[in-house]
Amino acid sequence: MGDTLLSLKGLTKAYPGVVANDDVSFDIRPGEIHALLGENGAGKSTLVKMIYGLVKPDQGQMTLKGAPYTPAEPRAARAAGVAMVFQHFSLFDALTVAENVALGMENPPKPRDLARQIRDVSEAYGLPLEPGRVVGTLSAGERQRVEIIRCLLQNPRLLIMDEPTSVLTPQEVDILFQTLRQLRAEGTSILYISHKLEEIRALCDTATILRLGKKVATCTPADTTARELAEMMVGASFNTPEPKPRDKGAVLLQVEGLSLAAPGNFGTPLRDISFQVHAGEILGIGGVAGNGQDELLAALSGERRSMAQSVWLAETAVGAMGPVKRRALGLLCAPEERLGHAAAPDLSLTENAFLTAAKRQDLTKRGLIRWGEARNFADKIIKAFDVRTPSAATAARALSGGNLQKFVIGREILQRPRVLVVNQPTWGVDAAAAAAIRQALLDLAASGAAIVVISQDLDELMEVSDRFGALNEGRLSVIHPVETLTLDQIGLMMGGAHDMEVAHAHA
Ligand SMILES: Nc1ncnc2c1ncn2[C@@H]1O[C@H](COP(=O)(O)OP(=O)(O)OP(=O)(O)O)[C@@H](O)[C@H]1O
Repeated sequence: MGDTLLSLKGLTKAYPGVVANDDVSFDIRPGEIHALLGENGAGKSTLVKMIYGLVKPDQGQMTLKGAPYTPAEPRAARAAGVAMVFQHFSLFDALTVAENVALGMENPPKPRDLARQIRDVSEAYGLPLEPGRVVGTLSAGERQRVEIIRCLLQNPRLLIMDEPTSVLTPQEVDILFQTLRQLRAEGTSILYISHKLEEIRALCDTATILRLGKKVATCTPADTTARELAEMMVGASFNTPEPKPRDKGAVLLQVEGLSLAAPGNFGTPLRDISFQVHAGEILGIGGVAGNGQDELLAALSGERRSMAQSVWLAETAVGAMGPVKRRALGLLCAPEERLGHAAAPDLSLTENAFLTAAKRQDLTKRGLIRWGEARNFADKIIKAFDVRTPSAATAARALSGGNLQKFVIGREILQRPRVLVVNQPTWGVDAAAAAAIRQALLDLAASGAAIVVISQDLDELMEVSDRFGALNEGRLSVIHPVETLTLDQIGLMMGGAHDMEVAHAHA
């Protein structure tokens, strides 16, 4: 027992139409970083939700330090020493760091004591964070630190992290990894969900791989290649994307001196942004999250309007048009936030297909919805993009994150856009599916569309883009052809945002 912290035996959990976890057993040792790997929908989130008391297993047992462990709710899990940092942060923008931390605690200490504790933990673990800062002004990496510090204040024995690096810059990833290694050295165990295989190879001591709800292997990631890991996950080999020869055509998207005030208190203003994208071309836009990415997408989609002459679709000034008109003309967008923004959680996939495709796919007749056609279109997306779901009647919220992402991107690509703008197109998507989405973007460009890919994944941008620019505090850098750029130059283009140097100095 001495070398096992948490033992899982025969855990099983079924949902209508799918067994999310099927007889899963493995052990987590004290002071190990244990990766949980699997393609989208393999059952990773379901498994950690059982460990954190959010979901009750249908069958199976858990023991923590040899004693039966049956958390009925997250509070019970936390009391037993299990903490979790979620992929989507649950923080209040208008409150300070310390106030947010206090809200998540069972018995928060006095404000002055709490501020001191936050400072102590942040110094001890190299996670720079000022307790009095308002959360709305923080970068994604800093928000994540709030969640981590909230967990660490409870001295957890097991810390669960769900895709922690997907919102971080390379520098922030380094800081996080130093913290996690320090926790490991102190004997804390970490259960680490990620799709980034090289990161897992660098950080994790052990990896458990799930496929279709079953455990297929436990291995040592440093002794396994990323390709081998990926192939264990999918149970087959897969292709890396290949660009087809493309001809650069006429300018299809032109943005001219686009400036917009910040939406609300915490957004970023867009400052005098200008660029062009030709038919057959992919423009990659990088940058640290929170530097105007969401605002740029909203200004291009028509969710926020600007001066008519600020945005051009071919020969038409569309800046003052709303989303419906822009869509009708062939300018389509897929935002980053898939649940709630890109898709309505409680609506079925058929209804979600209808929401953005009604016009271009001709899904209405005399004011009535052509349900048969909408369903056919949803089925087509599910098939073409390998969306794992029982049927098109399933509600969007019941899909795993990666599968919903595939649906959202597929829905726009299959509408044959003239211009497509996507934000974080492979966020939370497994390696094989990410390769398929990137290939679909390359194919769409080869067919003559102009594409803007906004992403924080630099490898992704280098793989698909012809030219690259970076957003920094709402300004777009000079745009360069990708083949002329070095990583250092890219770092400089992204530069200066959100106190990264400060974070570095403290780490
Ligand atoms: N609340 C739910 N209702 C119905 N089905 C669900 C629910 N939650 C998960 N599922 C299904 O269970 C399966 C496993 O999902 P889970 O979210 O655990 O996968 P995952 O490995 O975390 O995927 P991803 O990498 O995409 O986040 C999927 O088929 C999913 O559709």
